[in-house]
Amino acid sequence: MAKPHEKPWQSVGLLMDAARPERPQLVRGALWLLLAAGLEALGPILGKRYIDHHLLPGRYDFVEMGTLLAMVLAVSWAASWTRYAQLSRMAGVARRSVLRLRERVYAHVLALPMAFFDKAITGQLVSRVTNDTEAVNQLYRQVLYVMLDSSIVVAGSLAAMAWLDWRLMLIVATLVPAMVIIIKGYQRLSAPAVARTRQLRSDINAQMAESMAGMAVLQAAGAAQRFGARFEAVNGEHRLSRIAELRANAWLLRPALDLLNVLLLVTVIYGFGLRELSGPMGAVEVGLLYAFLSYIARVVEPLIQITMQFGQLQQAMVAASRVRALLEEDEHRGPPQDGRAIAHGALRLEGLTFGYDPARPVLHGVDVDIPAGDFCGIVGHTGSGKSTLLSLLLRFYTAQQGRITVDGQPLAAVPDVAFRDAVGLVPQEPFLVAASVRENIAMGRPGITDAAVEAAAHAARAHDFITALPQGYDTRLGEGGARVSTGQKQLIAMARALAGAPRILFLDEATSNIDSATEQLVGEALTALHGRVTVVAIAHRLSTIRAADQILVLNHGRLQERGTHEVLMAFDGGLYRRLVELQTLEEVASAPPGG
Ligand SMILES: Nc1ncnc2c1ncn2[C@@H]1O[C@H](COP(=O)(O)OP(=O)(O)OP(=O)(O)O)[C@@H](O)[C@H]1O
Repeated sequence: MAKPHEKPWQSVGLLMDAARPERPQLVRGALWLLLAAGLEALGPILGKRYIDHHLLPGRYDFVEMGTLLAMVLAVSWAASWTRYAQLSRMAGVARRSVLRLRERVYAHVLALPMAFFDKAITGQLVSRVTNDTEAVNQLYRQVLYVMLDSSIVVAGSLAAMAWLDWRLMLIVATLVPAMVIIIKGYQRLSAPAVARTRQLRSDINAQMAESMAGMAVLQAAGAAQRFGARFEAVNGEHRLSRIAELRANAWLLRPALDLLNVLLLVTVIYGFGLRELSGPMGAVEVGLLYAFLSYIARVVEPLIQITMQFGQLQQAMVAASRVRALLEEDEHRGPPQDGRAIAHGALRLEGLTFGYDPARPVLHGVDVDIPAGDFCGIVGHTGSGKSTLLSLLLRFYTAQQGRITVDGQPLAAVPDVAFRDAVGLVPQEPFLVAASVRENIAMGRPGITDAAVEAAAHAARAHDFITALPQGYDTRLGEGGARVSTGQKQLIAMARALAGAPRILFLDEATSNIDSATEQLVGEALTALHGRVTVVAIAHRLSTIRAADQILVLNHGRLQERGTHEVLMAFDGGLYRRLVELQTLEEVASAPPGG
């Protein structure tokens, strides 16, 4: 992953990108905010006129005074209403921009090469797509609203003050650098507490995710209490750290800002006093003083608002830069895909050498020929490279040496869409989505009709158990849905793979965790595909591939033996024969007594 903490301000570009389609809205919003600030700046000037022209000289012209008061009210109401309307508009822009960003991040993650997911931590990825983009939402609201609005109000008030008396305005303007200095000092002092809270928060999330994922193991090992205590400890630490942070805020930041405010008021009043002494001043100064005091309040409060947001703003910036780092992950997969679709599914592996770390190959010079429509089994000890070989066939990785061809053309040249259309996979851990059986089989692929779904279920020998479910094909599965057994899940996964009418079907230890009866169903389904679909199946359970046209026996990443079950069994002292004998012994040992 790219370094997330590098120049967080660069992430502003990311926000601009996501908000680009709404630029007219943003410009309109900023203009309206400008108008609101202008209206707001009018208030004290009207007040000054009220004092200077009516109250002090004792000129009680009720019509004019009433009009002035009404104008003050109208102006302040119009300013508030305009700002409220703009807040809603900005919130809308923020929501839509975050939606756009989230979709972009998710689409990007889906397109990343498998090698990326080897290094990525799932919890962190989920957090990038959800929490971090949500933090970006905060950023929009703060940048777009609080920052923009407050800066406009401050600028408007300073401009009005300059119009009234530019020298006094300059005194007030010193507030801005003074505040920057205070904030910088505060940030330096509170940085350790802020960093600690952030770290503890991510620890809490990580612990929570870990316990949820491993709940069965955790409960079975009687570790629930220990985990609870550990969680409590981290939670308690987080609370203390957060209190320390808030304390620093309450004891350092706010008092310093308030002190600054008081100093400023004293200076301005003192400035008025000096002018009183040095020149002919009159009652008019009272109105001016009133206007200035009003403006100071209008400058101080937004500035405090801006400063109070800084901590959150920083966090949101870090989140945005993490999202940006993820978006910068390379989607590139290799050579141009200018090949043809897969018509037959004949596979050929030539001198295939591959290592996740190129310096340490896990497959060494594998040569295999799998004619179209053949059934090919792959066996070997654990860690011998079976799944790795399958990953290369699925194009999750690219081999460092050698090549894979399909129907005579390089596998890498087949366009993505054509590849997905032609290839089906039944993984070891079947994955069900929270949807109906029908949707789980069709998986949203266009052109898969209900009839095709049922035909696939028949072919996968899954139809009988599906129709026995409470709502048949409309029964909901996955989280919150009906519970089905591992074997049934596997049959649905098989139906899903077959519904795509694949030319090539890969099975990754699809029969390892299922009972013999279901294994037999899978076996029947595979036999029925013979001659029509090329099947490549990794099997721990050797009975699954007994009928294969050829069995590849891998040993430490090398192809040690190859042939049909009968040929390999005839090979005295051969690896396959030993594996079969070992498995038979295991089966005998684990069979119930007398069974
Ligand atoms: N994503 C990965 N990153 C780095 N090394 C890996 C990765 N996956 C597997 N390996 C390593 O590659 C070697 C072959 O593993 P592979 O999973 O292909 O074996 P296998 O024969 O499928 O084993 P099993 O029967 O246990 O599934 C092992 O040494 C393993 O540690």
